Amino acid sequence: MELIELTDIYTAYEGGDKPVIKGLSLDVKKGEYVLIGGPNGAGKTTLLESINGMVKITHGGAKVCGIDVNKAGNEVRKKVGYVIQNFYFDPFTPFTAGQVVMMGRYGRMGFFRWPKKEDYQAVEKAIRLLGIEDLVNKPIGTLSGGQQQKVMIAQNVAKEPDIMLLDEPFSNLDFHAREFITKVLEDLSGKGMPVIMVSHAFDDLPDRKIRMVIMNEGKISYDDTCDSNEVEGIVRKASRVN
Ligand SMILES: Nc1ncnc2c1ncn2[C@@H]1O[C@H](COP(=O)(O)OP(=O)(O)OP(=O)(O)O)[C@@H](O)[C@H]1O
Repeated sequence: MELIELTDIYTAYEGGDKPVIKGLSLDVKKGEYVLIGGPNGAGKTTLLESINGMVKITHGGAKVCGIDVNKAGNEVRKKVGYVIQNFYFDPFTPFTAGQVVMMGRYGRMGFFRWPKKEDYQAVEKAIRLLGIEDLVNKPIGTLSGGQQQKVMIAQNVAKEPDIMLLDEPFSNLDFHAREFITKVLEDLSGKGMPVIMVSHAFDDLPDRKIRMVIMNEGKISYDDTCDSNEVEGIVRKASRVN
């Protein structure tokens, strides 16, 4: 079953005069591991935000988990995990890391409700999976960039989404953390959750066939499955900058 169906979409940011995504089609099925590459400014983040209903699709059709993204973006966002690229927590942010992970459950439980047993269980499981047990009681803003990154991934794992989107998830992580998170993502996609990751790093890929999508100027210029050790060569060849 296709969990993502984008058909000839164009998207534009509020106030932007030109479309950023220009005639892009992409179908993603259960369990796929998709790596999105391409030069700076090609529209990779915008593609993730189009899938998530965060930018307006001005033309074409977009269904995610069977839901029309333009009509019910909120419903789509409840089903999609999204680890964003640039986040910053002020040292005085009044939440612990554990509370930030629990925020992943808000879409299910509603903002002003108390967490139920299943919410605590999902949070505990995500914390264990990411190995951040010793961080949960610390204020989020006092953690290192890499530790915060793990907390944000845990938040999205706790959400128990149908699809996981990640934008440069390795940017703050050391070698061991990258290897570890790669295994976590591989495991999630092995259980059926499509993982769609924007990355400029090619040394931390699962040891399996992955789907490589390359974007150039708002379009897909390459889309095929390959072995992880072929990725770098493909990106070099296909990421031409006009
Ligand atoms: N919030 C925004 N409002 C207006 N234009 C935006 C916004 N975000 C991105 N853009 C524009 O959309 C284009 C694509 O940006 P995007 O961030 O999707 O590229 P990218 O491929 O993810 O780049 P990078 O590899 O540098 O992260 C750029 O020209 C950028 O200026």
